Amino acid sequence: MPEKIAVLGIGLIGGSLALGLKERTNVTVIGFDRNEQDLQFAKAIGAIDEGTTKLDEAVRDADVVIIALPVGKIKQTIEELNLLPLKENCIVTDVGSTKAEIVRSGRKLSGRGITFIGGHPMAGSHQSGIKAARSLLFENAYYVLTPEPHTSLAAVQKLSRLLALATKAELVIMDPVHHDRIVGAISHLPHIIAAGLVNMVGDYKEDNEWFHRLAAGGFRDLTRIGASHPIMWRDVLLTNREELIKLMDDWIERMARVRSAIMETDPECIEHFFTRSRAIRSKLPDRKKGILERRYTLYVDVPDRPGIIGKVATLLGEKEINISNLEVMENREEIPGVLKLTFKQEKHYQNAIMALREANYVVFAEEERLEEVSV
Ligand SMILES: NC(=O)c1ccc[n+]([C@@H]2O[C@H](COP(=O)([O-])OP(=O)(O)OC[C@H]3O[C@@H](n4cnc5c(N)ncnc54)[C@H](O)[C@@H]3O)[C@@H](O)[C@H]2O)c1
Ligand SMILES: O=C(O)C(=O)C[C@]1(C(=O)O)C=C[C@@H](O)C=C1
Repeated sequence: MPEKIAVLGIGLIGGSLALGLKERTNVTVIGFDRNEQDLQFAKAIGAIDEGTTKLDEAVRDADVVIIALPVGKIKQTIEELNLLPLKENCIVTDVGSTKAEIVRSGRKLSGRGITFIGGHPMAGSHQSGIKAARSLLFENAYYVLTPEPHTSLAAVQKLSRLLALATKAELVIMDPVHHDRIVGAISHLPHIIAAGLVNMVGDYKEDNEWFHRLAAGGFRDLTRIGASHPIMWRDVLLTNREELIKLMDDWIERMARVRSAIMETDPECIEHFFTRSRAIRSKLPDRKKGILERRYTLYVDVPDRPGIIGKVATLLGEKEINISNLEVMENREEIPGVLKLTFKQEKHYQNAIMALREANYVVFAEEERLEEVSV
């Protein structure tokens, strides 16, 4: 087991890894960041043993170096590491959201006897910074490693073991180019679509603020990631250009087909579009506890009066119906309030619908769905 780990970039991902390392292994963690306050905060919460703003100090004698900086900084940091006296047999890895370009630049390190293994934990958030870090962020998520064919098996095993222990994630090995194609489709393109839609509606809202006021579950669910960090996503897009151009061409073509179906009033084509999507989406493999859980949601119209939340909660509590989450949807004058209730168990959800309808509440039930839950 390595003894000293340097984590470069103590933000959301670096901070979460550092917390996991400190919580579940016996290693010493040295944090490197340009932001001294974040380093102090990381030390105060026990994510790192020491923090420094000097790269050479951070990596001195480190057995493993984890680069958790924005993608645009990773290649530059590899160049800088190449000029520093790293410990013999040191393993350098990164957490960048794109892999092919980074793995190519990691070859420089491998040339001098250091092992570089690209990495990407497949969990995260639209939030950033150490304050959003959590030791269980990666629990049950996939953590991709992209070693090259010549990489020592012992080094891959050593790193996998360390990361599995620290993150409770499931380690998988993948070719970096494959990684970029797949992650381009399931992560990078969705971020472009979300941001594009937010910007479009943002423009419409300039003339009419109802475009924002009426935004309900559909818009909010689809665009949560539209609030992600601009620098991170700038770098991600610019380091996966080829795959993204192909994906966007395909996307534009598919949207053009939907447009034609609407234009030509083709109900069968439109229905097929949604039928297929529904079937595929409902078979998306279940993410395990801590990332995505099965949830049952219903919405209750409530008069906007004090104590109403307590009243609904008591009504359900008396019938031993467990609510997993209760949220007041945006509530404005002259619009009745809406409570969003979430249940983990179908039985409780069904009983809640009955109980609320019996008590004359207007209830809108939503189908069972997978919902992101915080861990
Ligand atoms: N956010 C996600 O959902 C997610 C998920 C998986 C992987 N990643 C990858 O993780 C990496 C980090 O992302 P994050 O979300 O943790 O970002 P973040 O902004 O939360 O953290 C980045 C940290 O790096 C520091 N930093 C930035 N430039 C620096 C520099 N020049 N010198 C020293 N420190 C510097 C910042 O101060 C910050 O603490 C990125 O490469 C990203 O692609 C992100
Ligand atoms: O949950 C989110 O907010 C994320 O954007 C996480 C997400 C993703 O797209 O799924 C984002 C970038 C990563 O590199 C890995 C995971």
